[in-house]
Amino acid sequence: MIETTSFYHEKLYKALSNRKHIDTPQLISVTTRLDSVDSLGFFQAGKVYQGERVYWTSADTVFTLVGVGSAYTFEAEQNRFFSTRQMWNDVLEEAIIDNPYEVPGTGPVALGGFSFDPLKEENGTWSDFPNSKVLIPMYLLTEWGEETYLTINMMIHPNDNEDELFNLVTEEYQKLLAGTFTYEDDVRVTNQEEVRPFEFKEIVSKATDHIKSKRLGKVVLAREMILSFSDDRKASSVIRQLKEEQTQSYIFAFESGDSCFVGATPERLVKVEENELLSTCLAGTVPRGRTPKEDEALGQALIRDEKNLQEHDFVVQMIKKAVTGCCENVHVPDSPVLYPLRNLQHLYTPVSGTLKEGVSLLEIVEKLHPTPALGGYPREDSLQFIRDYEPFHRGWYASPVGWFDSYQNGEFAVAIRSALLKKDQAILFSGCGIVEDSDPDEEYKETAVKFLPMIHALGGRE
Ligand SMILES: C=C(O[C@@H]1C=C(C(=O)O)C=C[C@H]1O)C(=O)O
Ligand SMILES: [Mg+2]
Repeated sequence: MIETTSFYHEKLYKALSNRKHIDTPQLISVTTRLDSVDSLGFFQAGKVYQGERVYWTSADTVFTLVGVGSAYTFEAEQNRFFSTRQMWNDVLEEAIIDNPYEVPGTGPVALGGFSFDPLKEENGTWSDFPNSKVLIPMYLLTEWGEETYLTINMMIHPNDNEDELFNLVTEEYQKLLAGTFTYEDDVRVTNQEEVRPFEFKEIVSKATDHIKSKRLGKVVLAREMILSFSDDRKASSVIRQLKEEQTQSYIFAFESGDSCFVGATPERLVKVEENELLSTCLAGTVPRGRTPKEDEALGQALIRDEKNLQEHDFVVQMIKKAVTGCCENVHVPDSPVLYPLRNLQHLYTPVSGTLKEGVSLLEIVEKLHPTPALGGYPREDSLQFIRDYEPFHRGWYASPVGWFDSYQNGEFAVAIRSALLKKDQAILFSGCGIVEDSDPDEEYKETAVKFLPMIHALGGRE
């Protein structure tokens, strides 16, 4: 049932007045069900909270989360997955939660991500994005199937005044709900530049040398492209483009400081809903054809291609092993199927299982990251190769980004097909799996195709 505004306000006020008078901050989280809302309008109307906005929409179900403002932000350097979980549990322990719905992604929800490799030296590009950062939004909009929910999360400090907080949030959330999306920017691309393309091919050759001499099985290498604009590029317009064009993908945007990390990734890392786990093996790539006949021929060739099947199998073996360690009833099909996207098609193997008692989503994320679809095999050797030879910092590219709630539901995707927006610049990232038979020119071309979704959404030249 949809609640009236006055009933919601009553609940909010009651939760605020029920706080414990303890000397540490306390989370108050109150959820209501609403009529449908323009989710991008909500994001846009939260402009005063720029730098603390989050957008997430899942690939295969109608599920959108929009976060505006931060009630609480968790950052951790050491033991980042474990520390995040611990801080989250500490906050929940003292929380006052009023959420009669208990729908996934409502109530207290944390959204954020982790960097690819905390051991790689930072060069300034990613200074707005720590090695781990998740936040509980102050205002959280949840679209789940046909239903829409609003959760207000507040961290109340011992000396805060309840009436002031109540007045602030009741005024702000109504503005957010009334937001309607409009294109904010009329921005042209003034320059488009591939970063060190020849060096990329040289590193691919070095990787195949290492593989031939059995020092590595597979390693994923990436490169960058830089787009410059006539003015600042607004995240909301980019999200809108991606939503229209990349319907088979997770669309995500995480603002932090002056930057926004945005993308449309097809690759789930792990999803948990009511103890059922899903993971995805996605590796092996060809472009889409220009005609249905060419498309079919490319797909059929992919599904039989030894080199691509090998790239894929490294991922399947590793994920299967990791999931078997924390699940029962693990199911992994024997061979991959095609996963077609707008610009590319991949080899795809879904993995499912029932989570063993007491295993948390962040533990699984830690176990899985990075899979051989983003790092390589063996894990440590491939990471060291990337650290030593890849001439840029991946930051959050190729890393887990996602959300989790207080009911043990959540989902993380791998942040590929992505770009870091920094005012009037965007840095795009694209990588590919290198195995023994990789050819540097072919891998270069594969990364060129993987840039296309972001180039198109940003208005660049294809
Ligand atoms: C690393 C990326 O993609 C990964 C590499 C793939 C491949 O080499 O075939 C396919 C899907 C992804 O696992 C990327 O898009 O940047
Ligand atoms: Mg490949």
